[in-house]
Amino acid sequence: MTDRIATGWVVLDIEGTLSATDQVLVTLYDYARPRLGPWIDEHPDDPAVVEAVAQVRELSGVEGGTDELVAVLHGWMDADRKATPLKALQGLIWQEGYARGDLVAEFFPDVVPALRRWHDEGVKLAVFSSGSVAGQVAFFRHTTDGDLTPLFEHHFDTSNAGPKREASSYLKIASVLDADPGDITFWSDVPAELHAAAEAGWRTVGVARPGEPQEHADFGPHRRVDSL
Ligand SMILES: CSCCC(=O)C(=O)COP(=O)(O)O
Ligand SMILES: [Mg+2]
Repeated sequence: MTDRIATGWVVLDIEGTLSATDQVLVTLYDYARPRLGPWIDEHPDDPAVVEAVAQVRELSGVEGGTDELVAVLHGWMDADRKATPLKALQGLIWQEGYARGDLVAEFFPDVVPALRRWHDEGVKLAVFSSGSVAGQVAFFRHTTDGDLTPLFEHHFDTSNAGPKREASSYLKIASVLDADPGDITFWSDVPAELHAAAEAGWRTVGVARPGEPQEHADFGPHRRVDSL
């Protein structure tokens, strides 16, 4: 551990930055896929489900029942379209999966030591992911390294912050954190997200992990690393 006392915020992406892309697109998506229809049918009065279903209908134009909604949601998953209502429904399903012990979150080997080091140094940590806040919190609570939620001060998603590729989302997060944008560093594997963060005045780091989809991405002006 270093004796340097750092300041400022580190905001982290999840998929491709902290955890393998396959953990989301294979493990978590395979878990959610057959459970979407039953979840919608079994929680007709849950305001979060009602809102998500209404948003799916609005975005897709689908007017039919659960089967048609599920077809839309599966199509979005196949295309890896990170639509907010899909992420809301997935997050509820994953939340239950983590609580039941069906799912356990795993990280790249450098991640947990880096999170603990930053936290010990006084750096404040937050997450900005397409995954819903409910899904994020469940994810960090049930990991191979135990409950990591005490390390994080804030969680942001496309519902409470906005799209990850728009500067306005990063300005909104800075405002919620009550931080100068120049005191926030965003770590992500997606160049377009880094461009948006930089446009908002944030510092940026591109994470190009060996074997991950963004391994050979062009990060342009952003600092590039292959681990945290
Ligand atoms: C339980 S966290 C799931 C994360 C997720 O659903 C996702 O789509 C990850 O996207 P990111 O913005 O972190 O790349
Ligand atoms: Mg990512």
